[in-house]
Amino acid sequence: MPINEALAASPDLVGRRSSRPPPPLPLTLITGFLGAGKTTLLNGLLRDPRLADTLVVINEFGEIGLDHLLVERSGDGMLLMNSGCLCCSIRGDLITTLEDALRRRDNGRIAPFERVVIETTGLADPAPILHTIMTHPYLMLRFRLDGVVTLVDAVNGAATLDAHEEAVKQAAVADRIVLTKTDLSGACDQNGLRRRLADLNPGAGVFDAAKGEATAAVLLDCGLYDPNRKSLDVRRWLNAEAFAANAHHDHHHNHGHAASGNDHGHDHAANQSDVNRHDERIRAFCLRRQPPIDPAAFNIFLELLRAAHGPGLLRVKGVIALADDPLRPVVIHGVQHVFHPPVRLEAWPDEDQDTRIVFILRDMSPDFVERLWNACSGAPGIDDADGAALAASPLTPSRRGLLA
Ligand SMILES: Nc1nc2c(ncn2[C@@H]2O[C@H](COP(=O)(O)OP(=O)(O)OP(=O)(O)O)[C@@H](O)[C@H]2O)c(=O)[nH]1
Repeated sequence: MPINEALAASPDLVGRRSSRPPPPLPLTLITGFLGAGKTTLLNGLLRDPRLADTLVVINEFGEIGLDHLLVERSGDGMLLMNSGCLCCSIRGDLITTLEDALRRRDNGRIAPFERVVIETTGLADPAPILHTIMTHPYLMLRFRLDGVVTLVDAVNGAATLDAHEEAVKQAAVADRIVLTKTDLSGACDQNGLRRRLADLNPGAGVFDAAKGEATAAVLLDCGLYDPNRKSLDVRRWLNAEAFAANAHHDHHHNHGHAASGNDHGHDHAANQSDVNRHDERIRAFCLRRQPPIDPAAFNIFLELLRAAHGPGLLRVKGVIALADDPLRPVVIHGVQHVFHPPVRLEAWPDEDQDTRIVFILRDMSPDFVERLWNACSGAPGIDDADGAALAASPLTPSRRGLLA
């Protein structure tokens, strides 16, 4: 479906479709490696009145779940899923669990929860869980992704990131990162860990749990929709400035190597022991462009990325100036090959009217994405060979376009 039709058909994130009165409920995913402190954080959050009407869904791996015994909430407000790992075998169970909870809420059989928090298993890949919420025809109407909160343990965090790609992915897709166990004597070089997390995911704020920074106020309501202002807060959600700052930081580091003749990584590599192979697969950057892009060209750009490189698009968020209506930008949000229906804003959120798309990429270079954009948009300086390759590519979509 071409983007304009997709826009007409899509619900907006505020739930302002005339025929659908209930606004979508915010849904937060709490993830983090085994033992990172998810249950501890959740217990702390549940004491906050903001979470009074929250349904907690806990996913446990294994036959006998224990975490629900540790979460200080009982009865209606908590559901335990322990038939497997959410991201692998029981996505159907997640759908059933959430649908069932909605039915009981709508029928008045349980307290009318206004928010859902899902705690994943430590081994979960968050992407398939996000896909379930973003693509299920009913769930995507009833829930909006408020944010992914990833916990990283300051004692084992660096070693866990070295050893487990899931942990790197959890940090890379986060909207917020909570550093836990900084109070313990074995806590590692926190500056090194923070730098590493900022390289993986510059847009995610990092909060120290032991210092009491990981509060409901900062971890909740970090999605596109700002319930306090009852509007879409694109700037806060996109946080493109953090990517620009990180690119600057990167530049300085790379510059340092060139001068020293060291081609190995960062100046601070010595502190980090080895620059890690998992981290090196991940690149975060912001594409910024001024001229509005033709909607068909934008379709082709996204469709090529999505179809051919979907697994590498760990997270994509953007605000786009389309040539057909440049004063009303379009917001996109994708996790790997799955994109949320685009949302047309009534106006630009502020004076900055450039297209900005932030990417967390795995095994893909920012340069490739930029060249693809240039080729699709007909930007000056386009390499003809790219244009020809695109035209000849069997992956180039037909008029039907993306977002079908
Ligand atoms: N000192 C200290 N201990 C913490 C902190 N956060 C969590 N812990 C402890 O770490 C241990 C594991 O915490 P949990 O909250 O069970 O971790 P989890 O991520 O839910 O664990 P799994 O569900 O097994 O993956 C517990 O003994 C907690 O008390 C922290 O910030 N400081």
